[in-house]
Amino acid sequence: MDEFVTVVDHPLVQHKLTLMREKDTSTAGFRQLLREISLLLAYEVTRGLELTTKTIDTPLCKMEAPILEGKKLALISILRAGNGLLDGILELIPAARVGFVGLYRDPETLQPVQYYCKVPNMLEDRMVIVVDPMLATGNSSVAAVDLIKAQGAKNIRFLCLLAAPEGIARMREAHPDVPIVTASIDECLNDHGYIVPGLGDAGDRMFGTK
Ligand SMILES: O=P(O)(O)OC[C@H]1O[C@H](OP(=O)(O)OP(=O)(O)O)[C@H](O)[C@@H]1O
Ligand SMILES: O=c1cc[nH]c(=O)[nH]1
Ligand SMILES: [Mg+2]
Repeated sequence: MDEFVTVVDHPLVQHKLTLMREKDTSTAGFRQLLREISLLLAYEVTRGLELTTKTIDTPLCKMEAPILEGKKLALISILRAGNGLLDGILELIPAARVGFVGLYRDPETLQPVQYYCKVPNMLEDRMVIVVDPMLATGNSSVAAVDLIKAQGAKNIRFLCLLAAPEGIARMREAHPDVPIVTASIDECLNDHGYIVPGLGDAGDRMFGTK
């Protein structure tokens, strides 16, 4: 492990992740667990937010109290599975600006196909957190970060639930300036580009599709 990748090894995260991996966990259970785990991951990925102080009056006296500095952060969800992480993080950071990059992975080529992009303004002045539960080949995350860098973003992090070593290597090569926060680095990808042991297709499990 190094500064590029942070694995959140908190026991609650690891416990919830195990429940999510189990194939018999229901759609409702999967969604609820993802919401809970995203709060814990959000805590870690926002650790570097800058603080300033303001003068406030407590019931007893004045004090210089810490508050977040700068523009509201931006969350960019890679559709559709990214929305499962987004919902939980927004509970913790309700004032965040939100953008969407629509990508799906062609099952034959494993290349991302873009179908949507709408992101907040002034990305260059914000911390930007790109969220997608799965970092497999890294093709989708590299493409999403390419897009938001083209829109001006400079201070970017990538938040996922599971990462394959192959995807981490691809991100490190393409975007060495984008740190990754994940709950697990799994073993490998299978012949269809799925993370092993993984949890299956995150979008399908979250939305009950096949
Ligand atoms: O690292 P990669 O190899 O690019 O794979 C990861 C991507 O695959 C999944 O999305 P999917 O294409 O299944 O679309 P969905 O979110 O609409 O289900 C996942 O949510 C990532 O976006
Ligand atoms: O294992 C994987 C790989 C890509 N996308 C998923 O949803 N799961
Ligand atoms: Mg996707």
